[in-house]
Formats: sequence, C-alpha cells, structure tokens
Amino acid sequence: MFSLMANCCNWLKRWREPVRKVTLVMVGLDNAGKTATVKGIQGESPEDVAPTVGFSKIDLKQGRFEVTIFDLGGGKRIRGIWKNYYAEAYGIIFVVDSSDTERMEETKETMTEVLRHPRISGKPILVLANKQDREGALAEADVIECLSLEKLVNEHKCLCQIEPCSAVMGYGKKIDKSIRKGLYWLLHTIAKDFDALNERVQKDTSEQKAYEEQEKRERAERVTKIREEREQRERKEAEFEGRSIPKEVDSEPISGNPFQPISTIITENEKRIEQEKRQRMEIEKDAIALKPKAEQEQMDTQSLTSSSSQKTNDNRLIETYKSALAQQLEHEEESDQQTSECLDSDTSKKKTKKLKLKRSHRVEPISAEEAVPKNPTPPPPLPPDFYGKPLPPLTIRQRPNSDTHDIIS
Ligand SMILES: Nc1nc2c(ncn2[C@@H]2O[C@H](COP(=O)(O)OP(=O)(O)OP(=O)(O)O)[C@@H](O)[C@H]2O)c(=O)[nH]1
Ligand SMILES: [Mg+2]
Repeated sequence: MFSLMANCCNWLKRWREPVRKVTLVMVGLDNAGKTATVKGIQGESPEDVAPTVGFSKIDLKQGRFEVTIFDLGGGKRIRGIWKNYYAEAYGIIFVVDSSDTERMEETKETMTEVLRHPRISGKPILVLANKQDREGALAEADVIECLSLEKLVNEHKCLCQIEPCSAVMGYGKKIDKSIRKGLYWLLHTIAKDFDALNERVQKDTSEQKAYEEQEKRERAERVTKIREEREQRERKEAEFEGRSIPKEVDSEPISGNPFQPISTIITENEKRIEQEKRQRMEIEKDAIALKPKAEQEQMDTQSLTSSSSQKTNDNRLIETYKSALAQQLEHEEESDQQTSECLDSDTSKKKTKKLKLKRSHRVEPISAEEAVPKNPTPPPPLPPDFYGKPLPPLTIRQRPNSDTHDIIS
C-alpha cells in the first residue's frame, strides 16, 4: 500500500516536471566509439559505423527530456569545429577508447582543451570509458589516472561521472546499462541546475550567432574585394592592351588627363593652318609686287616652297600656288605692261590696293584682252620640274587663296 502511494507520488512529481530541451555535445578522439554509442542509444545496431566527417545530429526522447546530441567527428583536422558547438551544450559526453593505451596522452590533451574552453568550463561532463569488452582495456581507475581526470574537472569546476562501458554489447533496450546510467546521471545533473545553464546557453548561443554572422559578412566582403581587385586588374589589362594598339597617340608623352594631348594636337593643328594661311598671304603680296621680274619672282616662289615645306608636307598646296602665280605673271606681262611699271615704282601699300582691285575685277576683266574664255578648262597638271621649263599657256585666272580655303574646310 505504501509502495503504491510512493509510486503515485513519483509519477505525479515527474508529470509536473516540465519537458526540457537539452542539447549535448559528444566528443573524443577518432575511433573512440562515439557514433557506435549514439546508435545504440537510438536503438540502432552499432555495427558497421563509418568515421564521422563533420558531425551528425541526433534527436531522441529520454523521459521528460527532449535531447539533441551533436556527434562530432574526432579526426585531428575536424576537431577545430568542436568549439562552434560549445555554446549550445548543456553538458558534454566524452568517449574514450579504453583499449588504446598509446593514445591516452593525446586523449588527455584533447580533454584538457575541451574543459578549459570558456563555454565548457562549469558544465557537467560524462566520460564513457568505452571498449571495455576488449582485452587489455584500462579499468575505470586507470583511465581516471591516465587522464588526471580528478584534477582536470576540479580545475574547471565541472561535475563529472565516468562509466566503463562497451557500445557494441547491445543497443536499444539491451544497451549497456553503464551507458544508460551515465546518460541518466548527465540529464538529471543538468536538470538540477537547468535555469542557470539555460541562461548561459541562451547568452552564449546568441553571441555565437552574432560571431557567425560577422564571420559571414567578413567572408562576403573578402570575396567582394577579391572580385573587385580581379575586375580592376582585368580592366587595367584591357586598357593597357587598348592603348598599345594606336601608336600615334603614344607618340607624345601623356601626363595627367589622357584626353589632354588630343585637344593639344587639335589646337596646334589649327594654329599651324592659320600660320600657313598668313604666310601664304605675305608671300603672295611680295610676289605680286615683284611680278615683272621673272627671275626674282621665281626666287620668291622657291623661297615659299622651301619655307612651306619646312612647315608642312603639303606639296600639293605649293604646286597649286605656283601654278596660279605663274599664270597670273604671264597674263600681266602680256596684257598690262604699264600697270606693272606703275606698281613697281609705288609703295607696298599701293601694291596691296592694286592687288585687291585686280581681285575684285577677276570676274569682270578690266580690258577686253583679259576676258575669260567662254569654255574655261582647268589648268593642265604641272610636271615636278616646273621651273626648268617654259610656263604653260594661260587658260584661266585663278585666285591664289582658293586652295587655302580648300585646306581649311
Ligand atoms: N570492440 C569494440 N569496438 C567498438 C566499440 N565501440 C566502437 N567500436 C568500433 O570502433 C570503431 C570506431 O567506432 P566509431 O563509433 O565510428 O568511432 P567514432 O568515435 O565515431 O570515430 P570518428 O567518427 O572517426 O570520430 C568501429 O569499428 C566500431 O565498430 C566497443 O565498445 N567495442
Ligand atoms: Mg563517429
């Protein structure tokens, strides 16, 4: 009767207990038997387990606990990820291969690293001294000694329970009682201090998430920066290849604004054309003033040719001008000897006036002898050695500046 009442009280007590969600982290060296242990707790065969790459997450119900276990890979290169799961852990399950005495030192170092971590210190730890079925496996006391477990857990204020066990002895309801016992101890130890642990876990988890977000942003920024640098490099290479093709642009040194030389060239070209135009005007005046003297005229024209050729390479311009000037001279000698003599004795100012007068009368000649033929034909092309041969016959009176306009336009 009393036992029935006691059972009823216990049932009511458990029924009143809230369902608690607890996360556990399972760590230990590779080949220790972590995955085999978890499989046995889940009710699956622990045989034929493969090494864990990364982690596996197991959800199970244990009494009033909804338990999540992170089974983390124990390989040396994977151990670095363990710390990412410490924040969520309410407790630790550390699995040791009791039969592998050669790796006890490595096990001790690894356990020390785990317990000293600020997100683990103070949390309860279950040590499973696994593979007790194997011959030569260290007993519980030897494992405690090899790992300096007492000192270690006291140092880091961790409540600790060690259970010698074998993960392959059974699974499900037939699982090794030591494993069941150890898990029970861990969950109830967590439950006793649940509020404090829960507060710590929530705080550490939010910090961990913020840290991971920051890491994510920084990684994205690094990727963006690398991409931008690559694109900039590619642009520069393309620009470099583009500049190297037109050699004319590179003939002048480019400094500052790369478009500066182009405008400079345009300005210089305009100045050069203007200068040529003025020079031609001056030479024209001199030539007309000296037109009766054929030899002098020839010298002036040669001087013009020499001067112009130094300034420009436009031989066509000079040749055209020579042709027009020669025709004008011939015409003057044949038609108006008196006008020519008068001009020779007058000042240069008067000569200029006369020249303008002639120009204005070009369409309507002063005398009948200067009349333009009814069907004017363009002058025949002159040979290169024009001055060594007789002047061609006059067909039409040309305006000396006409070519200049052609060039400017
Ligand atoms: N004899 C014996 N073998 C075991 C026991 N527990 C696990 N094994 C074997 O040990 C090997 C490794 O087991 P796992 O569970 O994969 O070890 P682990 O700790 O998960 O290894 P990682 O995933 O690499 O970290 C497997 O061949 C298991 O069958 C045990 O108690 N006794
Ligand atoms: Mg594993």
